[in-house]
Amino acid sequence: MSLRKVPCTIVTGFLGAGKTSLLRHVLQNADGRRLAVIVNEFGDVGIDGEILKGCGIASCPEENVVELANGCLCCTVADDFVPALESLIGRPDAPEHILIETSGLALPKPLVKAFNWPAIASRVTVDGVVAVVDGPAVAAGRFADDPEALAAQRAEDASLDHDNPLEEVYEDQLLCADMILLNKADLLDEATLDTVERDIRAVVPRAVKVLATRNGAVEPRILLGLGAAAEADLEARPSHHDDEEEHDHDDFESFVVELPETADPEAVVARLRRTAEAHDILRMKGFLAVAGKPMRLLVQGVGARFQQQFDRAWAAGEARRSRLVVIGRSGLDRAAIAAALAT
Ligand SMILES: Nc1nc2c(ncn2[C@@H]2O[C@H](COP(=O)(O)OP(=O)(O)OP(=O)(O)O)[C@@H](O)[C@H]2O)c(=O)[nH]1
Repeated sequence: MSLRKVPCTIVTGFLGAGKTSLLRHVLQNADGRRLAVIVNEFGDVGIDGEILKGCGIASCPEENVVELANGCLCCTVADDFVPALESLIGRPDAPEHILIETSGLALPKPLVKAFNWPAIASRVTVDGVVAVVDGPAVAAGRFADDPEALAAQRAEDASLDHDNPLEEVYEDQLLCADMILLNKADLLDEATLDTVERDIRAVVPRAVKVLATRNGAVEPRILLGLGAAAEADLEARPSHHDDEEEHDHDDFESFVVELPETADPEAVVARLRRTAEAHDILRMKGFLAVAGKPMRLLVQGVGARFQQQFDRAWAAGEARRSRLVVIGRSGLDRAAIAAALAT
């Protein structure tokens, strides 16, 4: 048995930043390297695993995509994550490199810590933590504190870090990173790119490489092989949650909306966009069944920006169901959202 530890890359980044796009790119450009993927999502329905399985990439057969849906990896380390990793490295054709896509709301540090668990410590290492940043969302101030609300809160409780839970997650992800991808560069001009990069560097005290990317397209030879051994270097990665045993996700919620088959997907997507804007929904994703089409339509919404494409044919025996995961700050008006999407 080889004594070499299997390198693992943890891909973190807020909801919709481009993590799955990055994984897809790496899998498609693996140059024969045997890769495996562990995907975790916040919602109850796994969409990202579906997308990756739909790629049909030879170097990453379907059984090498392990989905850990329904929960948050950083909170289910013992029950889900460590066993999943053990099972992957215990296979006769164990992967040469493992990519771990955390949910957009997960804090990466508990996951890095898990690599020190005795069951796996001698067999795996964190080759690098890569944070994918949604450039336009940063530029739009998505992760910034509201100065007035913050001042009001500080007046009551001096210990509070931020009034915006999005900012805490975003900063924790950056603070843990060995490499940062400033993604969606195609949607920003040069000056805004520079501003966003400055914002990022203001959060991160260490010298970390920041690369501007489109669709997460970064060369696997740049991304893989960072050799960070992050699990041995936890002090360099501060977190807003360092004093907590466990953190909760009460700040965010998700639910699933079922829609009927449609003959007019454009109209459905327009409705999704309007609803996302009206209810400040952070993320919507899922598949639509379109009348007369053998393919399912993958629909992705990040804030009010939507994209759709046919991804694969509905399989024989698979129900043609239109289902979308909706994720937002806690307190979403589920009834109103469901009603707005149904009409
Ligand atoms: N214009 C543009 N769109 C992008 C880029 N990268 C990703 N997207 C789109 O953004 C949406 C979200 O991308 P994903 O790769 O699914 O993001 P994610 O981080 O995996 O999302 P979650 O797993 O839900 O947190 C999709 O519609 C992508 O096509 C980019 O560089 N430019």
